Amino acid sequence: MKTTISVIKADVGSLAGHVRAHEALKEKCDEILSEAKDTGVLEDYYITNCGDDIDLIMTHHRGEEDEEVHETAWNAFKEATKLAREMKLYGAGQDLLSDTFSGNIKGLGPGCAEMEFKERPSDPVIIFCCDKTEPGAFNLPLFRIFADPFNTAGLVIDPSLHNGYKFEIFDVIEHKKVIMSCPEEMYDLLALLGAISRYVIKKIYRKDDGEIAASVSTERLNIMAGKYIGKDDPVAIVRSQSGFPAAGEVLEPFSVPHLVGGWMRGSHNGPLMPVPQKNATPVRFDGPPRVIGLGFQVANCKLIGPIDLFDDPAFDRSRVLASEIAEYMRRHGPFEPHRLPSDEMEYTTLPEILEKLKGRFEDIE
Ligand SMILES: O=C(COP(=O)(O)O)[C@@H](O)[C@H](O)[C@H](O)COP(=O)(O)O
Ligand SMILES: [Mg+2]
Ligand SMILES: [Mg+2]
Ligand SMILES: [Mg+2]
Repeated sequence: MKTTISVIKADVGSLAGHVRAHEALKEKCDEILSEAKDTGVLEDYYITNCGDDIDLIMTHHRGEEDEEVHETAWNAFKEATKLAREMKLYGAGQDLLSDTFSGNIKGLGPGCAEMEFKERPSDPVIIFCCDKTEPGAFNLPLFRIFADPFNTAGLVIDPSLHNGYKFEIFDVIEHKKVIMSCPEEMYDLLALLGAISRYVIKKIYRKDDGEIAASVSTERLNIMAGKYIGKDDPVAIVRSQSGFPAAGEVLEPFSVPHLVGGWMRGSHNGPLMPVPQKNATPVRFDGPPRVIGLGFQVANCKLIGPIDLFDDPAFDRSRVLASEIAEYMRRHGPFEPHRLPSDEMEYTTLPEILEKLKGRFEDIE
């Protein structure tokens, strides 16, 4: 029997402003997921948050896009929203774009990463959850994990990784997808992946046998909503060890806090800071963007763990560097490249301001 991991996330209210999901909301989600476990919809689950986003990490035998699993997540977020409204938490129900569930949570606001696989004798899985950024934030680290021999020693020296991986890329603007194979198509792949707001990694497969290696939530909230509601704050599932990159190779790219889109008002480039869960509280200028990494062993569809992987002094230097980059970027104030380029400001509140200025322009002689 195969095991499915579904990570479904949403921001349904927080304090103070967009900093952190209230514990009571996670407890409400726990009630709903616990019922689903009792009735056999779920085999196991773990609930966490990164900033104001609640992340439901669920295991089951029902495959991807299962209606009952998605409905369980939807009901958890709906019930948590009711509570957030009663508590007058900030942005209650923020990411829920619909009042009713219609068979699949995709397109309704929450983000969703899933994968189904036959468990190996031992299956370590790492779940990454972000706040104040977008799915393209995973492009650089996932490329480095699965295609860069300077990051992943196994690509060079382990025969079970040596043939490389296939990347499924989504064009989130044109709604198209393409599969590219590494290392032979690496330069073509990078030509796409560098455009982080448009081309995003959806899934990664081992080339030898097509085994699933990674899965990312690629939903773009503001494109779905047609206006700025909040940032996508994506999640990713990555399998590791024995034919996949080692846990240390999976974590290594996060040691360099690369620049991602998001931060204040979803409109600024800033460093992605790897933090322990207790520090997943984006406060400085609503950021800088954060990522947490939780390590599990998946055993007979149960989740053993997690270990809070960035709760490690070896990442202290990365956090100091992220703070230094944050300081440097902030000095640019409203100027690019701290502020996102104009085409990416379409789904923010800036167009309203520019509309007002339109009539002030005259032709240049
Ligand atoms: O991007 C942000 C929140 O994103 P999020 O909820 O985490 O998806 C914040 O920076 C807000 O845009 C900012 O705090 C302004 O919020 P509002 O006053 O418009 O709610
Ligand atoms: Mg929010
Ligand atoms: Mg958020
Ligand atoms: Mg958000």
